[in-house]
Amino acid sequence: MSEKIRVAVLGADGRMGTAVCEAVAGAADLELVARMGPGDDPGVLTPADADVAVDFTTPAATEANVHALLDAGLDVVVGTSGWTADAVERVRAHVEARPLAQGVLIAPNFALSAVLTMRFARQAAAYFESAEIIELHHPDKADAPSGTATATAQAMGAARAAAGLDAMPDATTTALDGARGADVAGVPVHSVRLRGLVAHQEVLLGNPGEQLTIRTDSFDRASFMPGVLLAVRRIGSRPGLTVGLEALLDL
Ligand SMILES: NC(=O)C1=CN([C@@H]2O[C@H](COP(=O)(O)OP(=O)(O)OC[C@H]3O[C@@H](n4cnc5c(N)ncnc54)[C@H](OP(=O)(O)O)[C@@H]3O)[C@@H](O)[C@H]2O)C=CC1
Ligand SMILES: O=C(O)C1=N[C@H](C(=O)O)C[C@H](O)C1
Repeated sequence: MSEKIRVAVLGADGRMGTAVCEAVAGAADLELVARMGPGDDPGVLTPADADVAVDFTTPAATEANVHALLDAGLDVVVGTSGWTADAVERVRAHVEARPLAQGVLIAPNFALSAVLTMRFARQAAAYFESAEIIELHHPDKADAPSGTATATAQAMGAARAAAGLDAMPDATTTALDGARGADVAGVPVHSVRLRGLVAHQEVLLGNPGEQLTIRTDSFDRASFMPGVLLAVRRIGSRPGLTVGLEALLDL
């Protein structure tokens, strides 16, 4: 058998980090070499210790982690949410300036059903007058809207703009703050936080007399693991920045 890919996990004691550590430890071709928490400096890692680092930390920490890991010489797989367009571009500039052929993947969602939801929502967006997103998550989630909903709305907004669609019909003149959701690229996004949920999203698209609903449900964090492991295995042969798991899937 060829050499194992050595994996460091940042946020290792978190909900996702714990699942990723278990998945990596259980994969015959991967080796879990580091479990890092908030007090640990990712800059101490070197290519002698690890090949790939996986970041499931917090929106406040993730960008600095990625820059430190790039300087350390590792490939990086990021699942943490909260990325702004500017932060993504700073990572792109950094990875492209590195002397080593390193790769970074930033994916808003590693579940196949969510990746397909994003793809179908983008495809459908140009054909409907109205579109709104409802994302539903466990109440321990730090950020709203979710990274997945934000990415979905941005892709739908871009598709609507490219198709020359007008603004969506909405006669609302008075509303309580938040009642119409957050405006992301012109698409209203509503965030629900409910005990018992994991990660769910509905995309509603409406035309006169018809509706299309696209829905993804992650009932368990196991749903994210095949995508994370695929990314860990592939990132070493994808220099530069990749955004979204879709780029790695043969859809
Ligand atoms: N892309 C995808 O498919 C998915 C993405 N996510 C995203 O992943 C992120 C993590 O989610 P989740 O696991 O539920 O969150 P958790 O809060 O359970 O886990 C985050 C972990 O990161 C730790 N942490 C905080 N700062 C640092 C740091 N600087 N270095 C290392 N570790 C740190 C936290 O420690 P402490 O608690 O002690 O502060 C905690 O253990 C979120 O942004 C979430 O949206 C989640 C699911 C799927
Ligand atoms: O915090 C979570 O749980 C999740 N976060 C990601 C997001 O913000 O989109 C992915 C998934 O929805 C689960």
